Amino acid sequence: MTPTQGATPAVAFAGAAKAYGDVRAVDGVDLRIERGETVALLGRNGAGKSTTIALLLGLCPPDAGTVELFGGPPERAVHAGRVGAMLQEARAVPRVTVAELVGFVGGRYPAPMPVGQALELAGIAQLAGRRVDRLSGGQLQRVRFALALAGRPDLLVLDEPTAALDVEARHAFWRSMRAYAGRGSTVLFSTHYLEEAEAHADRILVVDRGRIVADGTGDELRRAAGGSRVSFDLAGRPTEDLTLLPGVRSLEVRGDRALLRTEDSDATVIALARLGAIRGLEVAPASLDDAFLALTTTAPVPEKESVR
Ligand SMILES: Nc1ncnc2c1ncn2[C@@H]1O[C@H](COP(=O)(O)OP(=O)(O)OP(=O)(O)O)[C@@H](O)[C@H]1O
Repeated sequence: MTPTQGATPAVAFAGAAKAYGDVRAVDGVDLRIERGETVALLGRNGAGKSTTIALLLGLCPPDAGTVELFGGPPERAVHAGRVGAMLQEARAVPRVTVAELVGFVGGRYPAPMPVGQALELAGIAQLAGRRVDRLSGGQLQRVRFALALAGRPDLLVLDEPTAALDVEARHAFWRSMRAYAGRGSTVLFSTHYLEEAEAHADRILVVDRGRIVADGTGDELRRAAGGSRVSFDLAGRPTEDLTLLPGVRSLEVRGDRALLRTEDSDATVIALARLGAIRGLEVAPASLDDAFLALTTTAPVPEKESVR
């Protein structure tokens, strides 16, 4: 769906900030998401994605700056039933069935989706009569998706939606998400996975230490991070001088192969040719991983694993 530029944006942050003690979870974020856009928030554990989403949903007020949904306070949009959210923390309700729960939640919205349709879209039609408290983690995750869809929201917010899903369920999930986005809704999802962000969003916001450090398509991020990869066979050659070649930003040695990340592949290749170091030479654009690493801080975030 083509985003509607010019109209009041679906999401607008201006200098929004939120700290927990000394931790600046969201550190002065300016952000505008147009209606109809599908946007990924991509970052490592602890980068600030969930806090950004909490501000966006009005679950906590910003310490500074403003957050608006559809031109007003988030609470207004949420109360008007314009927002559906799938959050990481959500407990199963005892005894009710999947269809009952989805019907109940949908019934609180002004124009809900028929229950069968929400279940169909979330890929759980076969679970309609099952008790919610007896589902597996992956099934429950899909019930949460159905709940987020139930009110037919203008803005769908998904915090790490595929975290508990196996490969097949992930594919089915993304197909459903795209089908919903294709109807004109705005979708914001957070993820650790570069491939998911690139494959399923029109636009990727890279979050690092509470800030948005890059904003664009996968290709734009690669270009913003700059550069290419030049690799060749060392054939026993020493490597000390390679980082001094023009354009070279970093060197990695894998077995007998050198991998140079360079800002100017032409200059690097010419210099390598002068050194006679062109055996098995390959030049490739920087990967999205390279871009992510170049755009974000490399200091490990405590406790959890880093981005893939
Ligand atoms: N309620 C809280 N109290 C204290 N610190 C918090 C709280 N919530 C978040 N933080 C801290 O704020 C920072 C940002 O956390 P946030 O959960 O927003 O990151 P995230 O990108 O969503 O991470 P993850 O991918 O692990 O969910 C982290 O350093 C986190 O420890």
